[in-house]
Amino acid sequence: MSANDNPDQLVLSSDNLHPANLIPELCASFYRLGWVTGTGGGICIRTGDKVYIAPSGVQKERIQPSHIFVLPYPQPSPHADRVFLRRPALELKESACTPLFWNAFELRDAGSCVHTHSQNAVMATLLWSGDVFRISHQMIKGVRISGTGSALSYLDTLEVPIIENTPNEEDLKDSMAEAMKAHPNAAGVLVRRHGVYVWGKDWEKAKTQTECLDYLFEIGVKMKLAGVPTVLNA
Ligand SMILES: CSC[C@@H](O)[C@@H](O)C(=O)COP(=O)(O)O
Ligand SMILES: [Zn+2]
Repeated sequence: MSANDNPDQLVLSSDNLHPANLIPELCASFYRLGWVTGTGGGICIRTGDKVYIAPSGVQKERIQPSHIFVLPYPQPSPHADRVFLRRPALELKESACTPLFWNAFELRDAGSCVHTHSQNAVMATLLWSGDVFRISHQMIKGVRISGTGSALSYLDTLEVPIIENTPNEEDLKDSMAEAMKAHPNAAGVLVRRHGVYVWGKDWEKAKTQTECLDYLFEIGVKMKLAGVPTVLNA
């Protein structure tokens, strides 16, 4: 039976690397890192013309492949109601982060986007009171220019824009897009008192970039608290 006859086929696969299997596995591992506790955070994956998205407001470490939404990319109309190729049978709603994940697809041609509530990211937004987090002379080689380009060097200064939080996730879409346009080299966007969005060409790169940035937020916060400058002149 094809996915046209039965949309559930879009999330049923014995392949561990199928997005509908990967999203639950990755969310469970992010939960153990403290990135997606309390139902927050998540990851979405785009493979060409299909986007796989987790449900909203659920324990992210307990998602099943059958809970995954599948959407066409691009959407037929940005102004009309969201179109789905497959919805879960349960009464679930797609992640509130969907419009923000879409920013990563449209503005960076990303294949995946991670959202965390990591306390390292949140602390960075508290200690950097302006609109950019900066750090240099650290192991920033894992981070890619614009998130999808070539790798940064030890001698580069990493800059991650910070936007202000809003009560509703969806309302971050425009300010996130503005920050991405104003900082074309940025590999992610921090959200003050909330967390971070990080994207990559595919789920592996989005995951490893998030790991690199989280490491840099953590060490940057420790340096700042210890009174050590986080940016050195070249
Ligand atoms: C703990 S609520 C946080 C949400 O509003 C949002 O910021 C979030 O990270 C996850 O949204 P969700 O719709 O559950 O995927
Ligand atoms: Zn969030």
